[in-house]
Amino acid sequence: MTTLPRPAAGRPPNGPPNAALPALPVGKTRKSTGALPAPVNRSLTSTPKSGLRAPSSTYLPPTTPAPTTALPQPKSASSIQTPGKTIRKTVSINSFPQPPRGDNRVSSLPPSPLGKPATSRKPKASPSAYSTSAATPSFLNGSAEGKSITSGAGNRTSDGLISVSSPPQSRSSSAQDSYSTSATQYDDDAAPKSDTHDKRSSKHDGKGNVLVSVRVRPDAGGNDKSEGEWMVDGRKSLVGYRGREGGDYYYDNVFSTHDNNSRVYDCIAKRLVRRVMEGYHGTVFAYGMTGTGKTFSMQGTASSPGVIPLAITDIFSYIRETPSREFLLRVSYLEIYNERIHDLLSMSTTNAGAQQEEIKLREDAKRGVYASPLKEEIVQSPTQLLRVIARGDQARRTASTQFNARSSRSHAVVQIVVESRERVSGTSEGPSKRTGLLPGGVRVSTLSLIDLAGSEKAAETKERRQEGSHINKSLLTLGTVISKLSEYKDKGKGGGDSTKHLPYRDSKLTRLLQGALSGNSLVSILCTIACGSAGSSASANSHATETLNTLKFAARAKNCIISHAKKAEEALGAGGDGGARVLLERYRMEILELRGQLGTQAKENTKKAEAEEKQKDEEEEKAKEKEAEARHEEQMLEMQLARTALKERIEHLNRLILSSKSIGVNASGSYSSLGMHPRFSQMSNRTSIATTSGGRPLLERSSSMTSSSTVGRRSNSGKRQSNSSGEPNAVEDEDSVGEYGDGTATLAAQNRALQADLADKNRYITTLEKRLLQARRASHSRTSVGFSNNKGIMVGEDHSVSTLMKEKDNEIAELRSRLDDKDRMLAALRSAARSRDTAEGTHEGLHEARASQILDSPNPNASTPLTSPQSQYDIASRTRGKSVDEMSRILDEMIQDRVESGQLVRGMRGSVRLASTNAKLENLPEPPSKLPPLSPPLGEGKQLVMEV
Ligand SMILES: Nc1ncnc2c1ncn2[C@@H]1O[C@H](COP(=O)(O)OP(=O)(O)OP(=O)(O)O)[C@@H](O)[C@H]1O
Repeated sequence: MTTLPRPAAGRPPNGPPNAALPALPVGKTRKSTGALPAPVNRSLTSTPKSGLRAPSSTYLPPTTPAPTTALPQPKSASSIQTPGKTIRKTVSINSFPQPPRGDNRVSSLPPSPLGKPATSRKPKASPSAYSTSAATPSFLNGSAEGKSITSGAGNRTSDGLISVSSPPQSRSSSAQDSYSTSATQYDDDAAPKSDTHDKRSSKHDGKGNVLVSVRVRPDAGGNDKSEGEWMVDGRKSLVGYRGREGGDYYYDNVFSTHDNNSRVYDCIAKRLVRRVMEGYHGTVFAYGMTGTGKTFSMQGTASSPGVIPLAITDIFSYIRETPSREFLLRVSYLEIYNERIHDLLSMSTTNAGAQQEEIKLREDAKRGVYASPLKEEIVQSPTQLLRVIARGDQARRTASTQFNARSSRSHAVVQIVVESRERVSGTSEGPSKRTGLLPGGVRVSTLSLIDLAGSEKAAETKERRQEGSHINKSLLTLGTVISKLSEYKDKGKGGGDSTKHLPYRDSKLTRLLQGALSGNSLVSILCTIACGSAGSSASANSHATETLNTLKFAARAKNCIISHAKKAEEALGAGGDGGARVLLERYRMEILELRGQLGTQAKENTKKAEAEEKQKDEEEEKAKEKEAEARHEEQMLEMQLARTALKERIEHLNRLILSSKSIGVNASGSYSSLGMHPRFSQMSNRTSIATTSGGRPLLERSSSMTSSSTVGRRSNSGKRQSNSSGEPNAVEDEDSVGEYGDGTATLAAQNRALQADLADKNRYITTLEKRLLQARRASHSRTSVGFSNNKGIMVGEDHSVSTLMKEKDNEIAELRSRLDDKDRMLAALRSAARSRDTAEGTHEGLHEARASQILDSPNPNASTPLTSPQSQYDIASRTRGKSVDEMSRILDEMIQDRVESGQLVRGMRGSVRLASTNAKLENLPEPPSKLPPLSPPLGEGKQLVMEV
């Protein structure tokens, strides 16, 4: 690996070994003539200052405005006449700065500024007179390592004398193939600048980073031989012209018609691309006459990709093979057409001439000269990048020229900006808390791939002529700049202020290339020529002149451009050297920021969701509470209403009762109205029970009522019997005997009975109210339980309340019905009384007076009889005869009514019993189990049988 190529005996020596390090970007006075050793096997009459062999001693460049000092010197005729001779030329293999060599050097280690060149690299042969471009190792030339590299086709010896060619396998995707040299590890600053052997090498340090190659296009007629006056020797990197002003021209690489695009790329751009990936700026441009193969070399074809697609492949291979760094690529594509800059990525292919915002060239201390505004697209894959460039190609202006059916009429510049930074593993330290930046900066470098428009002498149309004039003008300016660079260099003014006087601004092309031409970039120039002499002799002459001009341009470029390219400094963050351009950092910052935002948002969302859930729960709770409250209120209202209704009914009943009291008189005296009515009897019985449970000792009186009814009935018959016998029934109790002592209830007794009944009713109502209150409380407590348990209980609750309400309603309805009956009964009594009064005028007044006295008296028991018992009895006896009949008739009617209405059933022997009592009572709802029973057993009511 470290064996240096040894020149053969008598061969021009290689560059000094201590020239292995990159050259300092210092302009140096070169005196190529005296310092350069002459080739052993060749004698030259003169040595070109430019480092090229002079094609002819009489050569005068006819069109190039470059100073003569920069022009290639014509070679002696003798030398021209001996093209076949072996020319041992130290070419580019040692012509560029080489890395310091060490046995244990690992290519991935950073360059050591203290590294000493290997002694083995010291020259072993005398320098060649043709070594103008051979002594300094190049950044761009993989042979800088001194490797022995053989081309696939040529199998050249490893003498290091020839330009490096790539083996076919170099088209592999690897960017780190056998040509990837450790030269990439070196900065110019690290280059040792002195060596005992090497004044000459130091002379060449300045031009070390420029690679000039010439490619000869195959003849269109298929004649690949170097015919006529031209001689091309790729192996010797020589182009010779035997015609007028002829001479031999040596370059870093000369590609014959047999060399394909792949080989051209490997030799002129592969290493440059790699350097760009490592942080250097790099420029590759193709220069030449129209139709000579510039576009073919830069773009290539599908089967033979050119420099641009191959560079793209290598860029991504490098990224793939460098896991320690992360990269960001952006690409722009512009053309300079008629001295105007057009953005090829913003132009639509269908309307290429569409108006665009004017793109201007600006200058920036960090970025150098750049076009703005220019669209830059971030690309992530080779395919994407190729697609972007293909899109730009579509928009590029082409036209047919004399030599090219599809000639590019503009200079096209593809710029790929590479940003990279050291990757930080997940476990290592993260971004700085203060700045949010990762340790280490971002490196920004640019690869410019330029396909210049072809110079054209004669144009047929006005448009072509106008285009041609712009093209020629810009190319001329390019030539002028290069010539002046050479001039300054020769005068020792290279770099520094001298560049201010260079006419970069005379054309957009030179302005754009200013950075590269002034040495900030690694440069590789591919000059394309066509040696065939097609057409007339005049056109052949013109063609030859053009070709010679191209060769001279290449020679001057090789000689004059001083490259002092430095690895781009790593910009620290967006505010560092890269400024706003460092997208990688900006994106990282953005990612960090977005991540932060995402985190915050996620937290906020979680909080919000929680809050919402809480609020929802609260709302639900509130809604439930409200609902419960509403239900409760509703229930309360219902209860209130029920209570009010009950009260109203009670009042109504009371009113009814009182009015009946005020009117009702047991006129007949034979029958107890209460006892006669089955429901009333039933009620009485029930009331008795209820009052018993209520604690008030009314059983006796109630019993007396009942007994008065029943006994009264019995006694009625008894009375009737006794009446007939004229004696009162001895077994009658107080009530049934009455004041008259005839076994019928007196008005007072009836009144008492009614009052007692009223009291019973009141108690019953009180009980009902109590029950309601209890029910309400129970309902409330159950409601609470129901709410707390959410569901299920409410239904039962509602049901029980409504059942209770229904029950009460039924009872009230029944009471009302009984009262109605009572009313009717009273009405019957009243009617009977009236009849009696009519019959017995005198007794009537007495009776009525008594009745009213009784009724009007607050306490019927306390009423004072108007007459003595005997007289009352007499009155009663007198009236009884007539009224009994009347009463009987009325009662018969009533009974008949009931029978007809189905309420009563007439028995076999004229007895009457309640027909529907059972059913009716059965239909009544049972009172709540917890409440005291209000009704007697149903059987009691229906047992009442009245004999008529
Ligand atoms: N080395 C080559 N091998 C095969 N064909 C080539 C080669 N060089 C050029 N050609 C062919 O010659 C023609 C012209 O080439 P190209 O368009 O690349 O020339 P150019 O220098 O770009 O011209 P212009 O400056 O007018 O654009 C094309 O058809 C191309 O395919």
